[in-house]
Amino acid sequence: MQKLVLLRHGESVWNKENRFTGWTDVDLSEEGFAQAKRAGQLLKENGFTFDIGFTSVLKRAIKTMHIALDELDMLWIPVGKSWRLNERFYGALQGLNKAETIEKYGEEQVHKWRRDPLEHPPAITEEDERFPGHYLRYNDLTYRELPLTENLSETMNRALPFWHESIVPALRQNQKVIICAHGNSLRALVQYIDNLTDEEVSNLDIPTATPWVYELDDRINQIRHYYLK
Ligand SMILES: O=C(O)[C@H](O)COP(=O)(O)O
Repeated sequence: MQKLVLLRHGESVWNKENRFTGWTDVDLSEEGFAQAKRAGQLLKENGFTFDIGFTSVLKRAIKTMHIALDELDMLWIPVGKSWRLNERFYGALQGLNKAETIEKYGEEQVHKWRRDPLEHPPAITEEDERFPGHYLRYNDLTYRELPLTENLSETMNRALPFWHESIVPALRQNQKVIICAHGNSLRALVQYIDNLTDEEVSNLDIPTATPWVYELDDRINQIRHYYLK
C-alpha cells in the first residue's frame, strides 16, 4: 500500500474576490499563504515524507507546494511542473466576478459553465491578452493545445496523459508523491482514479490547501481516501 497526497493550492487573491481565475497567474492571498503553511505542518505532524512532487505552471500552486515542502524541510525533492495540471482554462470568463456573472447570465447557465463536462465557457480570441500563446511558459505547447476556452472534459483529456506518463511511473517505483494543483485539474484526476460519474464529480468541492490522502494498492487502485485536518 502506498499513499498519494493531493493538495489544492491555498486561497488565491481571486478566490477571495470571487473571480473566475483559470490560467490567470494570480498570487496566493494572505490567508492562502497561511493555509499552505498549515497544510505543510499537518503533513509533518502526521509523519508524511515525499520523494517527488508535481505541480502546475501557475504560481498559486507552485508556491503552495514550496511552502508545504518548506514546512517539511523537504524543499530539496524534485518537483515536476506541467501546464497539464493547470486549472481548467476559463476562456472569456477569466477575471469576471462569479456573483455578477450569475446576475447577468442566470444561475443555471453559470452552473453549466462551471460543472457541465461538455459546456464551453465563452471563448477568447488569439488577440486577447489572456491567450496563452502570448506567454513564454506555454512555448512548448502545440498550436492545437493552446486553449481559447476549455470544458471540463477537455481539462480531463489534457491532465490524464501527465498522470499516466509522469505520476503513475513514479508511483510504480514506490515513490511517495505529492501533487499540488487546482480544483478542476484535481477533480479530473480524482474522477479517473475513483471512476466517478460526471454527476458524482460535479458535486465534489475540493477545499483549498487541505491535504487529501489516497491510499493505493499495487495496481494504483484506491483503497480509501481521507482529508488530513
Ligand atoms: O479558476 C477558478 O475560478 C477556480 O479556481 C475554480 O473555479 P470553479 O470552482 O468555478 O470551477
